[in-house]
Amino acid sequence: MLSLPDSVDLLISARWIVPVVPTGQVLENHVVIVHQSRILGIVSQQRAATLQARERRELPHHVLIPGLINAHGHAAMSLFRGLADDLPLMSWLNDHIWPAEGRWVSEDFVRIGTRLAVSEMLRGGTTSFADMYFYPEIAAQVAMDAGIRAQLAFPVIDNPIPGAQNSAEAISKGLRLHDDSKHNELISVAFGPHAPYTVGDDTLIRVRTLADELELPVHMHVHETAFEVEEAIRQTGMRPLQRLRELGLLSPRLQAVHMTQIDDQDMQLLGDYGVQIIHCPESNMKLASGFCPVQRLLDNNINVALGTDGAASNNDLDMFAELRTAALLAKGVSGQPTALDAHSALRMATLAGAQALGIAEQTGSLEPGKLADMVAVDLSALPLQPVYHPVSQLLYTCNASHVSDVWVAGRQKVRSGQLQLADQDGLLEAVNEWAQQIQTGDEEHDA
Ligand SMILES: CSC[C@H]1O[C@@H](n2cnc3c(O)ncnc32)[C@H](O)[C@@H]1O
Ligand SMILES: [Zn+2]
Repeated sequence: MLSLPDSVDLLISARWIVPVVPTGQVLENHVVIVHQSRILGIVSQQRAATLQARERRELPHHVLIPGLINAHGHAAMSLFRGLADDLPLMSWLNDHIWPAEGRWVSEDFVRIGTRLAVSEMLRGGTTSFADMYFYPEIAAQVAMDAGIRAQLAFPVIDNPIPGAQNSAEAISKGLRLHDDSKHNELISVAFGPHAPYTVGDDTLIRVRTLADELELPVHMHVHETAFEVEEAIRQTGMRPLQRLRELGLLSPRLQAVHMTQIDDQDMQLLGDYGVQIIHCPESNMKLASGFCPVQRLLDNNINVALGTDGAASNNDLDMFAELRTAALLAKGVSGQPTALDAHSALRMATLAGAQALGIAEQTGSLEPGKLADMVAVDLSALPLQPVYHPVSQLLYTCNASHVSDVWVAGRQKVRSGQLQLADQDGLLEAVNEWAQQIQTGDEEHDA
């Protein structure tokens, strides 16, 4: 029996509710009860009729799901969207993205790029995101101002980077951000060693020691391409995952992004150490990096979350598009139409994402006691008819534009398709100013 206050903050009545746990459950004509940022319960519309509430939201053609979790990206890279396409990873990075970052990335670049990304993510139903980029303290401020949940992985590379002369300075600034964010409900911090090929053993050992001491996650690109693995074997005699094991980095707090190359020994290691995998199918396809064997990982009880990667290699931050790509790719690559079924895919973008980021006690499913991070998708449009199974529509038909309402911790961020953020005025102009500078600089560079 639910014990409720005399009046609650918010009642959301929806045609369908997919709480995600247990997998496969779809509730019809139910109401989510929200009070003081948390979910108190889900009851039938009949039972909710007598409840008192400060606000009621009726969603008669909508499906309500947990907020989506974009488990890997580089938010500020939105300002590089479309700058360099149709390239393989190493040429994309070495010849285009890293020179552009060296030239353009500043605090203002990160502020404007992250605001652009956060607007796109919230509008598309993402309520939590994991970021790895320069000036993470600026991204943290943007996320707080917007009221979106974020894990900021501070970059650690064995080279000078924007905002830090060396890895020691990057780590000390990152740990200051961790201290400053300790009591922040929206912000968490992780170590972000960029990749096995940009961080040496000494720095990785330092990262491991501090991450273990502080029990912080480590977010890292790992086994993104066959070339990465082959080069590592040539240089060290080991696959990168094996090297990370030798350095003590494998653990349930390691968030290994990409993992398109997994042999039997890698699979064993990932399972034994409970490593979190973050799958970024669109970026992997666009850079022709390879395919992460999602269904095989799930069959081995390895947790897999979903991420878009940055908008410079995707080129959008639409988690519905990412979900659809992930499901279709898993089937296409395995030759099994049952691979990554619709409910399992949705779980990957919600509860599995929360587990990967270590926030599953707070979010990732619509369960009593969790924060009210929720998304309503309007299924009334003609191209979405008829609706036999709403989760089928979510996976195989919808995109970000069908999102109607979004709440983070019970605070409304999108209402009837409209972003509810303050200070959006001027964002488009600021983005266009940056784009003009970058384009003019590029033309000067080419001349
Ligand atoms: C250390 S900040 C993040 C760093 O990573 C670069 N980056 C963006 N996408 C990828 C990717 O798919 N693989 C490897 N590195 C990537 C980004 O440009 C920043 O330099
Ligand atoms: Zn990335």
